[in-house]
Amino acid sequence: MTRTEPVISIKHLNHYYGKGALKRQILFDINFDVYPGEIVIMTGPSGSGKTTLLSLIGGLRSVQEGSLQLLSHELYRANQKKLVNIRRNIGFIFQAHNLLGFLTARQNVQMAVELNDNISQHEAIRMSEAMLKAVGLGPRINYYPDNLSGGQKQRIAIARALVNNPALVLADEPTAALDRQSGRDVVELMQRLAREKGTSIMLVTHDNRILDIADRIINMEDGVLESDSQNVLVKSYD
Ligand SMILES: Nc1ncnc2c1ncn2[C@@H]1O[C@H](COP(=O)(O)OP(=O)(O)OP(=O)(O)O)[C@@H](O)[C@H]1O
Repeated sequence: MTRTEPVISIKHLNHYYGKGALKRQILFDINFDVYPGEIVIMTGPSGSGKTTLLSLIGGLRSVQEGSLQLLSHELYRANQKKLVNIRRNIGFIFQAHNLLGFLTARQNVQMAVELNDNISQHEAIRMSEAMLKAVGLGPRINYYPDNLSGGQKQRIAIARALVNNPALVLADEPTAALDRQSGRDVVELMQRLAREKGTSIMLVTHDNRILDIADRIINMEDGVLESDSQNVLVKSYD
């Protein structure tokens, strides 16, 4: 793996919810880096702060204390305009896949492409169809989400997250609503596409069955990152 600049670099990050007497610290002195092409899985009990950390990394919440750099851009004290620009480099995949029911699979993906002003509609359609084929949904391009299985819907969400070739994909419980085989298929697909494109993936999960796709597993306990170990289940790759 090439050790170039980290995609994510976090130093002494703290986070709090509430104000005054109700102020409560949720994240405590978080430090870690994620490099291009790495797949990092974050585990930990419910309420330990995983989603909070993921939303900070995604520029969906303001950094209050410490440093969080995404692709060498500092998010601490970044204004909304800068956060919006940084978010363009990130693909988001969540448990509730947030597909629009009145759009077909292709239109749901195409919408993400058309956020780029400089891509024509014709090109957006071509890219969306190619991405849906890559996730195995070629025959379902014109289906509406309601007529697809949970695993197929999640694959549309993956296509939508990856279609703009983001440097980073953030996934929060992407397999939670899926049966064992669909969950496995979905993460293996993410892994394959990440390998092909050098995308970094940071994935939060309670699903022990998918830990082997990670290069590194980090564990959050009460707002503290407990371990940051190489995944011994996985052989290293070039
Ligand atoms: N907007 C908020 N305002 C106040 N407290 C919050 C807010 N969001 C989360 N919390 C609290 O912060 C703590 C961490 O929540 P967070 O959602 O980050 O945990 P998590 O590890 O992702 O949990 P889960 O695995 O259940 O999704 C919890 O105690 C939660 O109740």
